[in-house]
Amino acid sequence: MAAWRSWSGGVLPELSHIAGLKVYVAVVIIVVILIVVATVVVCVGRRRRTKKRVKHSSGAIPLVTKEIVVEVKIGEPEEDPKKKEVDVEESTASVESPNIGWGRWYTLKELHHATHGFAQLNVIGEGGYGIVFKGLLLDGSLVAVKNLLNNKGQAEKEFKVEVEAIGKVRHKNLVGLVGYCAEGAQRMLVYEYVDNGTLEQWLHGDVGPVSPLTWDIRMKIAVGTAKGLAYLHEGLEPKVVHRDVKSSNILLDKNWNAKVSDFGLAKLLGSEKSYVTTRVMGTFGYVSPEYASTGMLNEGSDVYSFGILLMELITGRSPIDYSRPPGEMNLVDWFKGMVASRRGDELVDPLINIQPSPRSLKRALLVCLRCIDLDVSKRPKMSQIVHMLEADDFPFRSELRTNREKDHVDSKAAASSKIPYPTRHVEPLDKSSWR
Ligand SMILES: Nc1ncnc2c1ncn2[C@@H]1O[C@H](COP(=O)(O)OP(=O)(O)OP(=O)(O)O)[C@@H](O)[C@H]1O
Repeated sequence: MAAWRSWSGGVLPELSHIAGLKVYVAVVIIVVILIVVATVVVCVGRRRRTKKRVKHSSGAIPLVTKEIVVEVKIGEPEEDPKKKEVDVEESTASVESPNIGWGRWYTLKELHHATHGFAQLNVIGEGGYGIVFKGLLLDGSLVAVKNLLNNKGQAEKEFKVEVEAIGKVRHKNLVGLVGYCAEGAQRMLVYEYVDNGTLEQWLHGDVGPVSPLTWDIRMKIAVGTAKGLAYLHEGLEPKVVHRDVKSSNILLDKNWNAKVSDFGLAKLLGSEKSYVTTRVMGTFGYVSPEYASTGMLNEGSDVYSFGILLMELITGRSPIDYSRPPGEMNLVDWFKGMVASRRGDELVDPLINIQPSPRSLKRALLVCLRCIDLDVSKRPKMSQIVHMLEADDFPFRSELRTNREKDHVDSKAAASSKIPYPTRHVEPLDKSSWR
């Protein structure tokens, strides 16, 4: 104090008080305010950056904006931590964990801990069935916990269907269900965590002028997806029809391996060829015409949706895009028109830097056209699609066909596109190659 007085007293005597405060008190207050403001600015900046892009070792995962409102009725510690803990403890106490062969029945408490009380920060997405949280289990494994909106419509029913249908299914191109939780009104599915976003994000998010999804990566994703679906259709008894094949249901790992997710819409099919359902549950733009109009469902509907997905991979366009000129809003119509007028090379996503070889492009275009054949019986099986996409000589071997064989050409789209149509019978894959 004395030192201060002696320093300021002579030179700045009038500044020894500011607004009635001693100068040093005022200085301390100003410094504190500046530190608080700087901290807030840094935090807000960080949150913004985090929201925009989720950092990942294979690059930043582009966001496809979706408004998510978290409405978790349990374990939001921010609101009333004590009350929530009691709720979880009570519900946990009343549960007996049954022995399920394929996975685990998780208690609400376990999942509560794994997701930090179902915190907003751990929300990784939201679909028609509920919000998905990222979670870390006690054994160190990362999981995606889908909290089903069981109080809305069909969700509880679907939950049982989904658990039964996919619990035992294991395939490298299918997202594995590792367990579930059913306590009181809560219904949750616990999936393996797939760490590189969805195909939708990589195709339609902001990736800059050049897409990280090269042509080869896109074909790898297509083949992986086809293998996953082939396993559902042809490797299981009873077979499973996915019913909602679309880019947001294709998850990707760091090596761009595709993993088909969301079997919430899947129904087990018995021996009957098709299954009539009272409501069409797929996604606009991907649903096959016969499923949309009659509700007739079989694996051919998935094949159609896969064809749309492959078009999406080739073009980088959404199945329906109202921001485009009228003739281009519907991807199928635009795509068919372009192929018919021999402008197939213009279909390739402009964000692809290195153009595909004509052979590879032709192969992909042809598979698309075959998948969306209006006659379901003419669509290839998923295992045949795997074969076609992987075969180096497809469709060129068919160019050597005899005229008699060429008479079998029965796809109007393929014929109008002048692309040689494959007449060779493609053997179903060896089941070992599914794995
Ligand atoms: N196993 C998982 N690993 C990592 N992220 C996941 C996983 N499952 C889902 N997600 C994320 O959660 C989001 C929502 O998934 P969800 O399957 O519930 O809905 P959707 O596929 O977007 O829509 P819909 O319910 O209409 O099919 C996904 O887009 C993805 O970002």
